[in-house]
Amino acid sequence: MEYLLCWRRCATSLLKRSCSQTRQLSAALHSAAGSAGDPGLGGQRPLSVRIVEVGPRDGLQNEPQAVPTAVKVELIRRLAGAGLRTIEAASFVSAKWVPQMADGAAVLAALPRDAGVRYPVLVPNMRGLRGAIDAGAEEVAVFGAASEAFSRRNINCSIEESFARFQPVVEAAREAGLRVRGYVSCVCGCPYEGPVRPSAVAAVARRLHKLGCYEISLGDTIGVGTPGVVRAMLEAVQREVPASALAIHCHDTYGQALANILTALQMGVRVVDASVAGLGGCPYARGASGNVATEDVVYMLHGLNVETGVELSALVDAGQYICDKLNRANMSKVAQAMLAKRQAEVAAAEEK
Ligand SMILES: CC(C)(COP(=O)([O-])OP(=O)([O-])OC[C@H]1O[C@@H](n2cnc3c(N)ncnc32)[C@H](O)[C@@H]1OP(=O)([O-])[O-])[C@@H](O)C(=O)NCCC(=O)NCCSC(=O)C[C@@](C)(O)CC(=O)[O-]
Repeated sequence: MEYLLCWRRCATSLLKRSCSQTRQLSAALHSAAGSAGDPGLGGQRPLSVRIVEVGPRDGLQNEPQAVPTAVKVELIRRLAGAGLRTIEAASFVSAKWVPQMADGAAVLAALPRDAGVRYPVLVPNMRGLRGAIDAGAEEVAVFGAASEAFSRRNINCSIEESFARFQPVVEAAREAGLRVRGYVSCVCGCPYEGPVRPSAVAAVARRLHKLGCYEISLGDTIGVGTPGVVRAMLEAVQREVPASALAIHCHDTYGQALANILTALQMGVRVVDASVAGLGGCPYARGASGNVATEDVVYMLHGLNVETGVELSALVDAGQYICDKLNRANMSKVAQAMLAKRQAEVAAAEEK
């Protein structure tokens, strides 16, 4: 009995402490938003974060088995149904390099064009852009890297050459009325070169932004970053590109993704890339695990009173749908917990 009372006192005190820590973090985020020059966000209006769902592209590009077009389309439909408003749907890259993305045009053609849902696609060159435009894309993304070796392995050219390719792509896309996003890979480390200097990341981000990319997504491609590394990287990048034009794209290889995302949020970043069920990995970054799971990001943000527009339970269903289709484990801790809770509730109801 004494033991039970003591345990209850400890649990209550821990709970109080964790609630107060959540309030402090939430207040710090909201006041950081206010001091970033948007007083409305710091006051009564709740803070909101836009999630860019990359599961259908970054998540599926590395799957060893072929994923039927119909399954990709159904996944995207379910993600949109869960409230996601930016869903990266495909890549227009060489099918020899990334066979999983060979059906990009068919995926785009089959997607419902709901008002307010954007389906960006990756394009590495003019050929990719032409394919994307023909397939009806309204938004494309070019993808560069802060590391020379990764640039060569991923898109078969140096960083300098990649900009010679991107320039006409960005110009033509914008002339055709498309929005263009830019990615920088290896912002915390490279699988071939090791640590990457923040100044190298800042230089590539600045060039993409100057070229006309409305948003620069900073990719910790192999998930090696820690909050201190992310902070130093963002400090360097924000000297060149405003926080309002940045997104953070974390892989969770070392389990640091949520901490890194929180660091980025505290530094004013308001766009987070994530992949449902933690699908993914990059074919040119051996050992990189999946992206941070969207369910885990949404759960953290809602816990901080940050709006996402996403309905968590429907998102968990979408994640489990694709895991069942791929016969693979769901990597989201939040999905695992919610699914286990649902099962326990069903079992309890059946026992009654
Ligand atoms: C960039 C290239 C095309 C250069 O590849 P290349 O071999 O230098 O290009 P090429 O112009 O010599 O063409 C080679 C072949 O590909 C064809 N080709 C050429 N372009 C296209 C195209 N757009 N669509 C379809 N086919 C294309 C072209 O027609 C030719 O076909 P062949 O004559 O041999 O039959 C190649 O290296 C490639 O496709 N790489 C794929 C890169 C990729 O998709 N990586 C994964 C995405 S990046 C990522 O995941 C990181 C990110 C974004 O998530 C952020 C992060 O986590 O860091």
